[in-house]
Amino acid sequence: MKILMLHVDDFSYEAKKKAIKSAENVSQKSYSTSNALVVFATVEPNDSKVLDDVVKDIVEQLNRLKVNEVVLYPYAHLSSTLAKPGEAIKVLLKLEEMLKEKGVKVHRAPFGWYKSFQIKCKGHPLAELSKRYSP
Ligand SMILES: C[C@@H](O)[C@H](N)C(=O)N[C@H]1[C@@H](O)[C@H](n2cnc3c(N)ncnc32)O[C@@H]1CO
Repeated sequence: MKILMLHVDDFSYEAKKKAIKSAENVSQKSYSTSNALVVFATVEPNDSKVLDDVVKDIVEQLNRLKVNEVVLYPYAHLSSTLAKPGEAIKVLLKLEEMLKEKGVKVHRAPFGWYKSFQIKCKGHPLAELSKRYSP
């Protein structure tokens, strides 16, 4: 798995159009928030094995930033070895569940959609962090 964590003043997205057949059916097509950690996540094969490490790092970053909200944003652009959509959505749902079990407020952006988004990154020394995990 590859993730890019950005601490934002503001973040908003709008789901525009389904990008794949297996795109989620979503009732909420737009979302906006402030002072949150946006986690762009690219799922790679066998990533269910690395979720404990991913959760640990995200929770540690939240504690450093004194933030308790995560926007989990499926993003197929941080790796060239993508898990198939069917596997990827399962991993992201599990990641969401694990973070919620740790008391984190999680909003997961729709999977399989083209989305417009606006982002205002805070720009302090800890505001941008990328991690890679190998099973
Ligand atoms: C399209 C682009 O603008 C948008 N931002 C996008 O990336 N959409 C992705 C993810 O939502 C999801 N998706 C499919 N496979 C994966 C994967 N392995 N990991 C994460 N997401 C995936 O399916 C969409 C098309 O690849």
